[in-house]
Amino acid sequence: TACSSKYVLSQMHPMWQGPLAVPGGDRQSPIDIVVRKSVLDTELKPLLTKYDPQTCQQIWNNGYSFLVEYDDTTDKSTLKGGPLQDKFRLCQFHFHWGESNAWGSEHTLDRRLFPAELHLVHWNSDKYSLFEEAVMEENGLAVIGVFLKVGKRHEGLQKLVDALPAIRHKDSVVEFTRFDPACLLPTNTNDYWTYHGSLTTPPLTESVSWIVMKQHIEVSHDQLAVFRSLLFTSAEEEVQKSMVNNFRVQQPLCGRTVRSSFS
Ligand SMILES: CCCSc1c(F)c(F)c(S(=O)(=O)NC)c(F)c1F
Ligand SMILES: [Zn+2]
Repeated sequence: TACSSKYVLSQMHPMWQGPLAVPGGDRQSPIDIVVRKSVLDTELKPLLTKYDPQTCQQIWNNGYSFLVEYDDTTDKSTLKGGPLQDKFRLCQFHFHWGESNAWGSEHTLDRRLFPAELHLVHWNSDKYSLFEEAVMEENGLAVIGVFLKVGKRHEGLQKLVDALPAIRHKDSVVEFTRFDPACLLPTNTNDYWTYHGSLTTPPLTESVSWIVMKQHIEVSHDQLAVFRSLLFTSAEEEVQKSMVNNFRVQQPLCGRTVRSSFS
């Protein structure tokens, strides 16, 4: 199986220009979370987020998703608690979504797909001094995953949605300030699943403590449609490609245990 082979090949993906071998490859993400097989861990603590909206700097299209980037030169926006032993600094958040509301998330719950998934990416500032260092280390990153469902309009998201037309093309960037990412978290942040995995885009390094929230957030159909108006391609390219289906296929669990903070 893919777990036993020394290398696991990510699927051929237009954005990735061919297979990418990942040494080891037995802790890849995303995965299907089989709810009834997750194991309650009473040691798991509530998540402690402390986000300063003043550290929000810019929003840009990296040709794979759009990223909202934060100043991570100080410990002003941090994540602690949960399954984590150390303090982690917020460096950016981004989303993955589909061309239709029927799919788009990276993780699934009992094979259930959601139309999109938010990732808040943090790196271990107790142990490392830069994101680039932490991304290569086993305990380097912590990513909070939040499922999105289509329903009522998300008022806090609208400021971000309104900025997207300015970054339609790959490599476009605009200033984006005073955005509090806490507004994108579900009301219940005590209930989550956690497991050890990887980035879901290159370099696919197995450096992520994943924290997948049980409660989803709701966004409107129109808000999600603006995500789909983004382009993978830069302004110069003659053929423009819609930025949709920017999710990785699910990876083998390879014997890992998914722990839950709730029963
Ligand atoms: C060198 C990475 C630049 S930051 C980044 C990113 F842009 C991204 F898309 C993902 S992801 O794997 O797609 N989602 C968890 C990450 F984890 C990241 F850290
Ligand atoms: Zn992601």
